[in-house]
Amino acid sequence: MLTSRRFQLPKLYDVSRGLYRCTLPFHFHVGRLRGKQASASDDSPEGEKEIEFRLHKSKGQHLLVNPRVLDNILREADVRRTDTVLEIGPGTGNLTLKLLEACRRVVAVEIDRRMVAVLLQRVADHGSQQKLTVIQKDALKVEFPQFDIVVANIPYGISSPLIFKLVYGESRFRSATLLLQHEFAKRLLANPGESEYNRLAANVKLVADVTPGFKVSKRDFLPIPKVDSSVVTIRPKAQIPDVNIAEWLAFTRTCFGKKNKTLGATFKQKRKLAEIFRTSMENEMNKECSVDGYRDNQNISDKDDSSEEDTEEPTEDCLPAHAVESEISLFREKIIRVLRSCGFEDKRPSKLSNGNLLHLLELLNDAGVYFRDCRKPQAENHANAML
Ligand SMILES: C[S@@+](CC[C@H](N)C(=O)[O-])C[C@H]1O[C@@H](n2cnc3c(N)ncnc32)[C@H](O)[C@@H]1O
Repeated sequence: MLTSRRFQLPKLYDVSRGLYRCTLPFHFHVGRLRGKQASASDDSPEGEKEIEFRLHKSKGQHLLVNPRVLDNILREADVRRTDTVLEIGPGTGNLTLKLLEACRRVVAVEIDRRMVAVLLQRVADHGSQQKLTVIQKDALKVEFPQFDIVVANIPYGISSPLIFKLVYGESRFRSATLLLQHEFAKRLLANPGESEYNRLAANVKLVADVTPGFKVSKRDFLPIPKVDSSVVTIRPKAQIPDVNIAEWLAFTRTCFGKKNKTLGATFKQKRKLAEIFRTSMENEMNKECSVDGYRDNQNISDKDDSSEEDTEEPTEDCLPAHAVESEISLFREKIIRVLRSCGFEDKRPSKLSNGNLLHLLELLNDAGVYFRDCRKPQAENHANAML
């Protein structure tokens, strides 16, 4: 049954060339797993079926099969007996079984029902089903229940939006220990001035501390992926800067659009300038029109993600139909004056700390320059921010 030459794997593991093979009770799961992607053979003991299904690269289905690495991840995550652990993408449960032994409860969010079936069976065999809640959904679309920490070998394709959802979401948690693609982890860990520093790092570090763990070889996974991985721990900050989050995210999107351009050059681009001019006018109008005034960053959890009606052109009484060229020209001069006043005109965003960027944003806002699209709900402003 075992195909891995490197590791002694429990009975259920049999991953070879992208196929997952295992034995499940006939009545319990096989029916659900049959079909296009699963097959069953009839020569297993009575009451059981050996099933086989293909692992999908598109869903990042590379299973971590080295028990030493699994143990090291648990150690790195500092799991406590009293913790509820959120695991994104439990797959067939290699990490889940270890987590169940170390904590009070595991909430596992898995998109693939075939994986869920195997996971449930393995956890039942392990005798710890009472401690497991499985949510069979897309982790990006589901509202997470309360949890203390995240420990997960996530599908790498959703790293960026998932981290964003965690650090800018509603849930309060102690830490997230994640296995990430090594190159992605390097970008997340980068500091201003380093070549990998980017908008993702700036945005995450505004609200969380990120610490490196250890590197994991691609040979520790089955099927073997093309890239190595790294463990990283993200800890939300107790105190975050007093800034409108939607505004900050839109601002960093502008600054890091071409991260190696100087800020002076970025703010001279005609299209960019026209866009900022428009949002600034709208924000100013909005401030005057709105009873509540400018929405503060307590609204970052706004869950409305409708898009169509919010992207309509603004009505005439909120925005002049045409921005006259000379007005935009004056607007550009205003921005350049602000950049000069703090000595940032020739600076590149990738070399500035978040403290510098926050200072610049404050000066620009004071001068009536705004970045977030006030026609869109906060959630939508956020959803685009890391992509
Ligand atoms: C890299 S595998 C990890 C499996 C397991 N944790 C392990 O270490 O062996 C990623 C898992 O995430 C699941 N997955 C992919 N996209 C997902 C999504 N959007 N939401 C939840 N789970 C997802 C895949 O089906 C797969 O089981």
